[in-house]
Amino acid sequence: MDRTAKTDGAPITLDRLVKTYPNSTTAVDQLSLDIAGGDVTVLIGPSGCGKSTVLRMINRLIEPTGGRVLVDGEDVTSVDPVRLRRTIGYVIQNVGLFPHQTVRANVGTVPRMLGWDKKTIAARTDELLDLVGLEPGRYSARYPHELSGGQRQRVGFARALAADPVVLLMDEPFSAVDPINRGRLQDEFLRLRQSVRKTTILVTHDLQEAIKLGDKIAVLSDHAHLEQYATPAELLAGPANAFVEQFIGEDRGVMRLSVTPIPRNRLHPLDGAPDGLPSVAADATLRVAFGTMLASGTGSVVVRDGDEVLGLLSAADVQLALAEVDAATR
Ligand SMILES: Nc1ncnc2c1ncn2[C@@H]1O[C@H](COP(=O)(O)OP(=O)(O)OP(=O)(O)O)[C@@H](O)[C@H]1O
Repeated sequence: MDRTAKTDGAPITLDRLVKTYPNSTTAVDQLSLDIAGGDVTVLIGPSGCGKSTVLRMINRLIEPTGGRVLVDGEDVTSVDPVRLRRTIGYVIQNVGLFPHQTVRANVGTVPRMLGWDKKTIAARTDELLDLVGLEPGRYSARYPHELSGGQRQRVGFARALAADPVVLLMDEPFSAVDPINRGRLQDEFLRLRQSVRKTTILVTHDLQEAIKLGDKIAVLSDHAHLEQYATPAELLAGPANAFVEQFIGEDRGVMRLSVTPIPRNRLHPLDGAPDGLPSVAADATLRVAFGTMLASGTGSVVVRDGDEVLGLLSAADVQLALAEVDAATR
């Protein structure tokens, strides 16, 4: 049975959530947020603003001191914490794999606790290792110290998905790996999302990562105060206030290219054959199109859909396309 191609995950509501630690630090002060089932929501904000505290209140590793967390309409405080954590996958920086257990045993942790039979667990483990790009025959008998950082992270991800959780919480999941592997893992995550659409909340420091992976981004300031909650394109096109504008920084214009598709309505017909001009796929972003123009020094690119030439896009069109998004979000 294919357990991965399940329907969307559960919606999550944070309702005036508060956490005051025993030392009187109020890490989270009345945060409300509605997260749609199946969405990836990124929590981003300065160090110490309360992101991890918010995440850990969802699976009750930390108990809220006020407000509510609803997962699929159910208040998590009414659910036995152990049962709750079996339905919520949790991926952290440096993974937290059990060092004395094999990859297979690590991935099968929650299914074993749930009492699945051995054959089903073995089949599920193989399926997940394949899914995260680790050949089971090669990796399942290894121990965590016999893997690279990126591979360990993949095992952690497979483990979090093993019992088909309704929600996935990820706390800086890619930050301990080098930039190249981080990019690969992010791509893998996006690829996996096509078959596994769990509601995911991801904490990161990295705005590029937030923009690449998030359906929605929640920008938080101190005490988990919500400054803006928007799609990456909306956030970059229209920061809600000076805090968000400053947080995003001067790269905003360039980053917008990554979230804006090639405007098909702006393509110009080609005079003759597209010889000597670089081409890009129609489903590429403006970043790819503009980068290709810069790299080739041609000032324009041919846009193709497979073998079919759709037209020519120039640098001026890129600017106009961004201006169009601006007008639409105003
Ligand atoms: N157990 C604790 N007891 C007291 N204060 C705590 C505790 N855990 C966290 N804090 C404080 O709560 C605030 C929020 O911490 P939290 O770890 O949630 O922030 P964060 O945004 O995830 O930070 P970072 O990005 O640096 O990981 C900080 O001021 C922190 O010092």
